[in-house]
Formats: sequence, C-alpha cells, structure tokens
Amino acid sequence: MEPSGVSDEKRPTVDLVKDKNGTDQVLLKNPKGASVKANSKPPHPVRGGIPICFPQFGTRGSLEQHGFARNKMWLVEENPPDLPSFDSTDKAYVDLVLKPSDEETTRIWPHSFEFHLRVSLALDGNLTLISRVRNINSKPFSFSIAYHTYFSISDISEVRVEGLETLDYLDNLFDKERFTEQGDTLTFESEIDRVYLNSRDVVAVFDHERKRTFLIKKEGLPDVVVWNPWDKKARALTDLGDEEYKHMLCVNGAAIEKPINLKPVPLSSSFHKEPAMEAWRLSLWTLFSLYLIISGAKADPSQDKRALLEFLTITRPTRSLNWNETTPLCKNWTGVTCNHNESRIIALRLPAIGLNGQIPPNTISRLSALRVLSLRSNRLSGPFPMGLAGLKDLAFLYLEDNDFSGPLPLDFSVWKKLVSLNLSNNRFNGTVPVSLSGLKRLQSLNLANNSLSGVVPDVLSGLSSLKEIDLSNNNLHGPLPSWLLRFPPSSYQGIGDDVTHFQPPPEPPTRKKPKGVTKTVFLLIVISVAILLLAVLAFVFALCYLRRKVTIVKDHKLQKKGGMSPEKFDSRMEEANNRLSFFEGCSYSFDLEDLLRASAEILGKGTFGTTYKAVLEDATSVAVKRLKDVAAGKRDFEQQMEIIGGIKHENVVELKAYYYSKDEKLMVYDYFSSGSVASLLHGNVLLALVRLVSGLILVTGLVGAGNRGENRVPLDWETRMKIAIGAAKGIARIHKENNGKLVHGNIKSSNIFLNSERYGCVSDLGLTAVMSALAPPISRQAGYRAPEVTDTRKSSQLSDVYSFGVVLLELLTGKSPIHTTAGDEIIHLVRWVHSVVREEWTAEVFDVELLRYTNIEEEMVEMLQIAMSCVVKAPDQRPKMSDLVRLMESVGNRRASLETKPEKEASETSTPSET
Ligand SMILES: O=P(O)(O)OC[C@H]1O[C@@H](O)[C@H](O)[C@@H](O)[C@@H]1O
Repeated sequence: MEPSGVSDEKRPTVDLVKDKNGTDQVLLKNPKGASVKANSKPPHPVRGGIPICFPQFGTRGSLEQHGFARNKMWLVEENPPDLPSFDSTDKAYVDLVLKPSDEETTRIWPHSFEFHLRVSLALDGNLTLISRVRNINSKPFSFSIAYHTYFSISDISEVRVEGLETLDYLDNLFDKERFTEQGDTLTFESEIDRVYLNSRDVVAVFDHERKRTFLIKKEGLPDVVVWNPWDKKARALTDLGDEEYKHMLCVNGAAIEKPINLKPVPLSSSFHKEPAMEAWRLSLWTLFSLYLIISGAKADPSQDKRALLEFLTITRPTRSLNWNETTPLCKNWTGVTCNHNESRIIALRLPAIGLNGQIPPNTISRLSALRVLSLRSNRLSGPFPMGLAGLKDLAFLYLEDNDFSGPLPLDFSVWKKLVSLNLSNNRFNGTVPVSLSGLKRLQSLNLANNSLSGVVPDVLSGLSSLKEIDLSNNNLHGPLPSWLLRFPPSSYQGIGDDVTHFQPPPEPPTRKKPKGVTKTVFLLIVISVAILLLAVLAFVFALCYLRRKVTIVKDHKLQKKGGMSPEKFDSRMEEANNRLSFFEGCSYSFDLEDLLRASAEILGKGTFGTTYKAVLEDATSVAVKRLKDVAAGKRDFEQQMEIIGGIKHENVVELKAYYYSKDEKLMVYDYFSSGSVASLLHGNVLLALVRLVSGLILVTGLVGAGNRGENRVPLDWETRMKIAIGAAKGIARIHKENNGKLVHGNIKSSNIFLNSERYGCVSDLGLTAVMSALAPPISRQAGYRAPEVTDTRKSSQLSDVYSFGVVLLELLTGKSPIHTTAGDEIIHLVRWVHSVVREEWTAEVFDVELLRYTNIEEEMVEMLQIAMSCVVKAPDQRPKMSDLVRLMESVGNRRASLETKPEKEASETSTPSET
C-alpha cells in the first residue's frame, strides 16, 4: 500500500517503549505495507499488514467490528508451547501470545483463552502464520477468525483472483445474501465485500503489472474474504488515503460461516509436554500460510495440446480451426482458454463447428483441469463419453444438439462441481439417473428432447441450487413429483400426460385461472391479434420496404461506406477474424455469416440503435440490436456484454450473443412475437413503422391518447399487475449485478416484454456504460427520464426507479409518457398525474379500460401511490427496486388470497362486469 518514493520520515521503524507497568512494548512506525494514514497505536488496528479478526468477524455478533484481538497488545512469548510439526530450517520466527484478562474484555467476552501465534518468514519468502487457540474455561465457546491480509498491489484494476470460481459467497453489500461465483476469475471494478464459502486450500492473487503472484495457502480455514472499499468508502475511512484503495486488496483466509466450537482443556493437563496428546489438548489448530512468488515464464501445456490435436484429427470438423502444433495454444487457438500461468486448459468451447462421430477416448478426458466444456450443436454421436468422468473440476457441460444415444451415466457424483448441464436434443434413453440428486451446485439442468423413460425421480428434490430445469419432450411418465411444480409447466411438458385418465380431471397444477376471459380464449385473442398485426406488417412491408429485403449489416455498410460490395464486406469481416460470441447455455447454432444472410425487418429505433427481427435460414427468429455511437473499446465492451449476458433471470430478456468489430456492434436476443408492453398498451407499433417506411423522422412518442390501435386487446388488471411485478423483479435483479452497480439506463414500456408466464421481462439493459454521452432525447424517451439525468451516461439505479415509476403510471393510466391532447397540447404524464391527484380527482387518472373491472380500485390506488413514490424529484427519496417488488407483491397477494376464497366471493373480485 505504500506509495513509491517513501520519504525518510515515512520509512518503517521499530520503537521499543515501556507501558505504565514497565513492560516493553514494540511499536511499529510507518509499517511497510500499511496505509500512509495508518495509526499504529493500540487500541487502533493498523490498516495494512495482517490484523487478526478474533473472536468475531465483522459485525456478526455483539463485539466491536472484527472482535478485539487486533486492538490488543500481544506479548512476545519466551516459552511457547511446543509446535512439533514446525520445521525451523531457513526460517526466522517469533511467538506471540494474547491472554486478555482485563475487566473490559472479560465483561464483553466472558471466556478465558490463550491465543498463541507463530509468525515465521522463510528464506524463500514464505510468510507463515500458525494460530493455536486454547480454551481454559470450563465451558466450550465458539469463535470466528480471519487473517485480514492487506496485499500491496500495483493497481486494483490490473489484479485478478483465482480459486474462487463456482463457489457460493455471502455478499456483505447485499445483506449477506448468498450468490454463486459465475466467473472463472475475479476482477475488480467496484467495491467488493464478500465471504466465499468452503473454498479450496489455495487461492491466488495475480498482479499483472508487477508480474507478481501471491499464493494464499490455508489449512483449517474454510472461508475466504475478499474486500476492497473502492473510492466512496475509502474516502469515508479516516485511516486510509483517498486513492489507496487502488493499491490494496484484502484476501483473507477465515472461518466465518460456521464458527469454530472449542471444547475446554482440563486445567490439570499440562500444555507443554506429551506431544502425542497435543491434538486433543489444543482442540484446534488453524494453520495459515502465505507465499509470495514472482511469476515465472509461461509454459505451453504440451500434454493438453497433444490431446486436443488427437481429438481434432479424429472428429474432423467441417469448419477449419486455427489449431497448429507450432502456435501457442493459450494465445491463438480458437475455443481454448487457459489458466493464469498458461499451464493448463480450463475451458474448451467448440460449438457448431461440424465435429463428427464419437468423442475419441483418451483425448478430452486428458484435459483434467477443464471447467467448461461446450461441444454443443455438432454432429457428435455414440454413447455418453464416459471418459469425461475424470474431469473432476467440470462445472459447465454443454453437449446439446448432437446425436448422442444410449443411457446417461449412472453415477453423476463424479462431477460434484457441476453448475450447468445441458444434454438436450440428443437421443439419450433409459431413466433419469438418481445420482443427479447429489449435484448440490447444479443450477441448470436440461435433458429435454431425448428419449428418456420411467418416472422423474423424487430424490431430485435434493437439487437445492436448481434454478432451471427442462425435462420436456421425453417419454417420462407421471406422477409429477411436487418439487417439479415450482418450475414453469414448459419444464415438464409431456410428462404425466399418459396417466391423466387414472387421476381426477386435471387442473393445471400451479396456474391460477385468468379471471373474466378464460386463458385459452385470451391466448386465442392474443394470437389472432398477433397474426393480424403481422398481416398488416407484411402488407406495409410488401408495399414499401420488403422489396429491398435488407440484410442487417450489409445494408448499413453499403449506405455508410458508399457502396462497398457485399463480397468485399464479407471478406473484411473474415479478415477481422471476429465472430459472434455466444453465451454459455445458448442453444442457437448460427454464426455471423448466417446472420448476415438472414432477412431482416426493422422492429424499432431506440436511444441506442435499431432493432431488427432476423429470420435465419432454419426459420429461427432472433432480435438483433445494432448499436450506434458505442464509445467503449473492445475490451470494455466485451466486459459489459459479459456482465449483461451473465444475467439469467426469468424477468430479464437474456442476451444470447454479441458481436464487436470496429464498425459494427450487434447484440442478439430471443425474439418476442407478442410485442412489447408499449405495443400491447398503446398499439402504436404500426404507427411507428408507417412513419419509418414513409421516411419521416422517428418520433413515435407523440401518440395521441386516443390512438390505441383499433384491434388492440385491452390489457386486463391482472396482466398489468404481472407486467409490473415481473419488470420490477427483473430490474431489481439487474441492480444486484456487478457488485450492485449495474444500471439499466433505458427503462420504458417498449423495452418490456411478456415472458412465457406473461410476467414483465426487461430488455436493453446496461448500455449506457458503453455508449457515448447522449443529450436528453427529444422523443418519447424524454418522458421516462428522471429530472437529474442530463445525459444518458449519468443514469443511475435511482433514475431507473423513476423510469419504472413512469411505466407504472403508463400501466395505470393507459397513456404514453408524453402524449398530445385533442387540441395538440403536449402532456407530460408525470406532471399530469400530479395535477389530477392534487385536485383530488384521483379516479380520473385510471385507464378507462380498467373501469370495467370491479373491486380493484383499492389496488389501483395503492399502485398509484407506489408509482408516485418512484417519480419524486429527489433521487434519494425514491424507493429501491427490491422494496418495490415487496410492496407490489403484497398488493397482488391480497388479491390472490381473495381469489382463493369460496367461488361466490371470489367472483366478486377482478372480473370484468357484464355491461
Ligand atoms: O474497517 P475495518 O474494521 O478494518 O473493516 C474493513 C472491512 O473488512 C472486511 O473484511 C469486511 O468484510 C468489511 O465489511 C469491512 O468494512
């Protein structure tokens, strides 16, 4: 942590002083590795070095933060208890002891103990701390411990941590909520304060700039804390310089989640003799070692290279790969990712390259450090490749869309670290293995579209981390185990169909019936409207546009570059060696050329670019967003895409792939055929398109209140509530991403779609960070913009709340955020609602379409209050998204509980009245 060029008075010194009892005290002045502002006088901990948190970590107990041990005077111990396993060769060491017996400590922590600490430094630079805690009470006690190690680093943005991948962690920035680490390595862009649980015994910190690696080896300490305060918190810490957060990182071995319970040692027993009894006497040893290593030259993993070349020779992909014996595998080879020191391959991604035949034995199975294996969308066949059983670190396995057959492996327990498993769209048969239930980290399981038979094992309920599952379209039969019902019906479509006649008439197990219109009728209406919309669309396009049958990128290239030929453009694309980057778990198998060949139609133009519907040759439809005015460089852009693409949530439209080249930046999403909430609410899609087609400026927002599309299906109250709750959940999830810093930045009803359960699902997030600063938009977006946002890059989570509030008002009033009256007066929705409510005409604000429903006034008023709380001027007075979810759910739940009342009563709730 020390800045370079330390002045003389800042050089570290050691002072020997005596306390009031005449006892020698060692005081470190300007300790090396500590903050320049560190106050090294007890009772203050030094911000730097290795303060010991004991017997409490953080504020998880009644003691002061991190317990008292770091604030006490430790004594140098002349006659420490024996430590037989300690080899003192080439080491200097000191023994310290803490035995606080002062009144104050006994009052706050009434346990007698001894804490013996040996600190040793070896010639090779290994720093080792060995702690021994002894309970000399008559009763057991529990404690937590952490070695709060401040590593001095070149620059926090240049550092990465490995060894924490796939672990669960408690995030102190989110009320200690539990998450799972998804990244291969941990890099730093904002404040971080996490406790990783049950980690491996080696964690590595890589400092690229200084070419230094810290290896943290630990024993007896299951957890790892990672902490950096970042700028704002650093400013609030008086003993840390404002900029020092950039040059420090705390990575601590610790025992936190499960405090250590220590039994007492009988006082009569000797502490020093009889080494054979030591384990029993000491009851606990925590061992913690630190190694500082200057990273050496990087090796090409030659064994892994040979295995891959053998694999390639036999599987003969139809698309050629740049794998070459003479080129460095970790740097050049397509689809290969190596670990930090380039000694092993940790990820192999070869989707859709035309691999053929069986996976040759003894090839991929030799890549024993592999964590990610994606061979999806190829032509691989034969039985399940059992050689993979040797890949114990495998966390992500994607073999979908191949031609594998035969039974699944009986014993899945060999892949204990699996987080995501996709074997869908193959010809696997036999039963669903019960051993899957042992995969405690599994979050996503897809076995759909195979020929599996038998029943769904009930024991799979033990998959405690599971967030998504798809067993549909197999030959599985019922009964459906109850745990499966928490997932959407599409996950188990086709299961149990054959047993319905044995059971009472089937009521779909989880869904509530929509009131008023039946679900089927409702769906039919929506489908007919969609067909109608499409028909009109087709007509408009046929007339004016479709004859130009645009291809997304080429078309614009031609316009921009003044007529570059498609061939030249294609070759430039190839030259750039840029490919579509798909995210793990994505089932699409097209590539950039396929996308370029796709026919496309414009869906809309937004703040950040134009969105197209692209129909690929295999009839897959995707939505492609072509970004304009991207300011970020390739690395930053990719990083942001990784953050966005990493969000898997039912209320967030999933980014499937992206593309970056100098001239083009594309994002690929699923295509939502039912259109956006804006179109469902205002029916203005056609209007927008007609304007585009006739070449007028795209100001789609100035849609009069009456222009709601003649063939629109009115949106009922229940759907509006589901849209609002779903969208709020999606935005709340987005706000958790990137250490709680991600901002959506462009919330509006045209960026909200309906998911398969007809809940709101948000799209177009996180783009403000990569775009150039844009002046406030003049069109409809202006109506969603919080007053404090002067350019789009200044969006914040609180401005997202404002925009969400506007969407809520839109759902309640049925009016666009900026609309015109009959007299062409431009009305700003937020101001209008305020004025009406102020005049106590509250009932006037609600959409006339909602007036046909009875008994929903109270809910509408509550939702109106919630919306108004979001659109207050002062950002810090707006609620958080997570609070909004809770509030709106409680409004919705009250209705749900009414609906479960006896039929007569229930029929009096939100059903349309007969008029
Ligand atoms: O300022 P202190 O007491 O040294 O603590 C620093 C940090 O230590 C980390 O270990 C904690 O997780 C943080 O929450 C805390 O802020």
